[in-house]
Amino acid sequence: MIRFDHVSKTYTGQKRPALDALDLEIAKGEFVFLVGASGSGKSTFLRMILREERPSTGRVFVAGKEINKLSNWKVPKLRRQVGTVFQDFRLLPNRTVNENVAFALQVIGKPRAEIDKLVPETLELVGLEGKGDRLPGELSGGEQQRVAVARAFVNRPMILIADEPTGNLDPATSIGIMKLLDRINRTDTTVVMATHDSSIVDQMRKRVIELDDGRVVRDEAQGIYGYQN
Ligand SMILES: Nc1ncnc2c1ncn2[C@@H]1O[C@H](COP(=O)(O)OP(=O)(O)OP(=O)(O)O)[C@@H](O)[C@H]1O
Repeated sequence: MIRFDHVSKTYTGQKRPALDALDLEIAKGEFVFLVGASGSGKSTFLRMILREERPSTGRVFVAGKEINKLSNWKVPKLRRQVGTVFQDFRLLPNRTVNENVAFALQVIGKPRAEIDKLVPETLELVGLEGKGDRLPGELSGGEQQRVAVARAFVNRPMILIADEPTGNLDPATSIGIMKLLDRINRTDTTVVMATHDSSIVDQMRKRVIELDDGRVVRDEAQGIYGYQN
């Protein structure tokens, strides 16, 4: 589903590469934790899957396509297939929960009838039934993150990328979000999550890829966090 073929990335003005000859393959339906020190390249890796960054050298494949060869007009279609969740939720503060989730479908031109069916269905999946009319500010942090997950998943993407999704949440709330991501993963959605949350990684026992200075230094099935902050 995702393949990095000797990918290096050096940002303009930087001496050291953010990714250094990275070779990595993630199969359809896998759940992968990306761990490593701050600055080890995790976010750069995730941004490359969305073609928000391009490799300096090497090739990135997503769903069988070499995405750096995609013409610009095809990039939105790629991004529709990759849902994203971030530490800071990134909801529209003046829109209700329903509107935040519906918006993801409106921008891709889904018909109203389909939106009216998918939004409540997805809110129920994330445990927010009955809260569709609230504004994000009227929800707890954990609930806001559930809205963000609903928005990322409402379109049933092939891949879900999560960059520190539990970074702003307490441990109990974090576990709820992880159960949700696990449930989404079981629908055969590939999940790639960058995190510093050692207890979550240790509890879930999924594949763990550790980056250090843009290189893979560990790749374990059912791994643990291992990296010492
Ligand atoms: N837009 C940018 N311009 C220049 N350098 C950048 C840019 N983005 C990241 N970098 C550099 O690339 C390296 C990798 O950064 P990246 O954000 O991918 O790391 P990370 O593992 O996600 O870190 P964190 O855990 O703090 O989020 C760092 O040295 C960083 O300073």
